[in-house]
Amino acid sequence: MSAVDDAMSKAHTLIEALPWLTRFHGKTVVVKYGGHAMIDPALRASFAADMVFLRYAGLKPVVVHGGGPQISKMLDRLGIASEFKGGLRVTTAESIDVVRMVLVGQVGRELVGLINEHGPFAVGMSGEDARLLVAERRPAYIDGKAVDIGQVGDVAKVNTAAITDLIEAGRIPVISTVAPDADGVLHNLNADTAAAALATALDAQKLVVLTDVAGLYRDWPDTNSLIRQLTADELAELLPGLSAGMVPKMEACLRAVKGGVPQAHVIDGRLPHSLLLEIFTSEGTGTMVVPA
Ligand SMILES: Nc1ncnc2c1ncn2[C@@H]1O[C@H](COP(=O)(O)OP(=O)(O)O)[C@@H](O)[C@H]1O
Ligand SMILES: CC(=O)N[C@@H](CCC(=O)OP(=O)(O)O)C(=O)O
Repeated sequence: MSAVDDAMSKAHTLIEALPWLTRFHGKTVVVKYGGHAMIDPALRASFAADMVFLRYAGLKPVVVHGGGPQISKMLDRLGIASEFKGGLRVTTAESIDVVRMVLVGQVGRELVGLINEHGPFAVGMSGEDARLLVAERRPAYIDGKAVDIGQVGDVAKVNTAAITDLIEAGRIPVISTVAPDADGVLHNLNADTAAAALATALDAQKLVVLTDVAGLYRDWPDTNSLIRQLTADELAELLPGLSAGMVPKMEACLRAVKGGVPQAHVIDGRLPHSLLLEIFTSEGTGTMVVPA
């Protein structure tokens, strides 16, 4: 490619972003950063840079992070076995302390630090802070039957004021997904589920879920079966046939879209800056769920 062609191609990429910059200016985007997408330190740094890019581009990013593999690693070091049912971690009075320690004290802190290398933006919070989230115990469903999985919660209530104050002050909230129930008992929330509840409560324009696959595959693991776009009804039909990790993720997309979020995306967090491609290019990337 000649130097002129190269310059034209760069200019084209920049100007292609204009309609999307216009459309998303001032809008809230909830970004769920999955534990599997944050294994590599360089990727974590590029994720942090993307959040700051969004902020300077006039969007209002809110980060909800996972950390499933990191929790499992710590439990393993402590000699505690990890068990999942229906894609959710069975959580005991003993393991909830480890979940909180890893999500709030380790994964959340690191993301806050990486974002703040660019300026005074990120503020870490868990569901406990300023009563941001109230949890209610949820079972897992296996073959249609409810199974008790301990201190695992769904989001019963979001206190949006706890977070909109920060957003209006130009901060980037980084949320760790543990929260007390109405009796003050701490619960472990799946991060996809919590991100959907937050996106709905905050009237977000988009929910973007970053994970370690290119998107939702119709016939997993056939990589030729990537779904680019589907409606909430189409997704509801596919849901019962999906396996483990994808279930809470796609349930979350469905919940967000049904709750009024215009678009929910599952994209590949292993590709640096995939989030920017999703938001600022016409082709987008990954799988998009739309209301109809
Ligand atoms: N239909 C499907 N399409 C894509 N991925 C799937 C599908 N079914 C199962 N998976 C698995 O789900 C995983 C993502 O879920 P999970 O491991 O919980 O990610 P995260 O840590 O990002 O929340 C993928 O890596 C893939 O192995
Ligand atoms: C109830 C439940 O399963 N909670 C999750 C919370 C972290 C999470 O969701 O992390 P990922 O997004 O990386 O999967 C867990 O304990 O693993």
